[in-house]
Amino acid sequence: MALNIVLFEPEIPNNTGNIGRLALASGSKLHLIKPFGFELSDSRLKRAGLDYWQHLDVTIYESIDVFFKIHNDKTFVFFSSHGHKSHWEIAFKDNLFLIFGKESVGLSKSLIDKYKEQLYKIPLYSEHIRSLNLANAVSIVIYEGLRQLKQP
Ligand SMILES: C[S@@+](CC[C@H](N)C(=O)[O-])C[C@H]1O[C@@H](n2cnc3c(N)ncnc32)[C@H](O)[C@@H]1O
Repeated sequence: MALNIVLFEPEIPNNTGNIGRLALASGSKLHLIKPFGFELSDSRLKRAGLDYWQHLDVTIYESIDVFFKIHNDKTFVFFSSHGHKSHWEIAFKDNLFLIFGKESVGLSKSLIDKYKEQLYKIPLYSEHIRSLNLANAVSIVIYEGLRQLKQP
């Protein structure tokens, strides 16, 4: 049983490093879609991912188009603070692809428009907060998935 964490054009190396660590800890696969806002050799990515990076199941894609071409038969869910359904409504299943947007502007408008029926939000309870940190958002979703899939 594995879930797939997909980062669309990640910009901040510390976030991707932390999410890499989380992917390994949760038994998830990591998919990174270019362009990135950093080099994969960035020491900040390594530091945040600690020594675990080499154990990670990670795939890198040159573009979102390449990603969809390869995974055209998969089931996707998307995450945005603009979603209308809560992440608690997702029926997680093995090999589900969980797609998160970039730190500055999130998912592209074209993705949001095309996949609005599969767009979920993590509820926020303050009018002063517009969104969560990317790595925090991935953590919340992935452990809800593991809870539903009854991982020991
Ligand atoms: C820092 S946020 C992007 C902020 C951007 N201004 C926006 O409104 O989408 C980076 C990514 O984290 C995820 N995220 C952050 N907060 C979220 C929330 N409350 N619900 C769902 N996803 C969230 C989304 O995938 C988002 O694209």
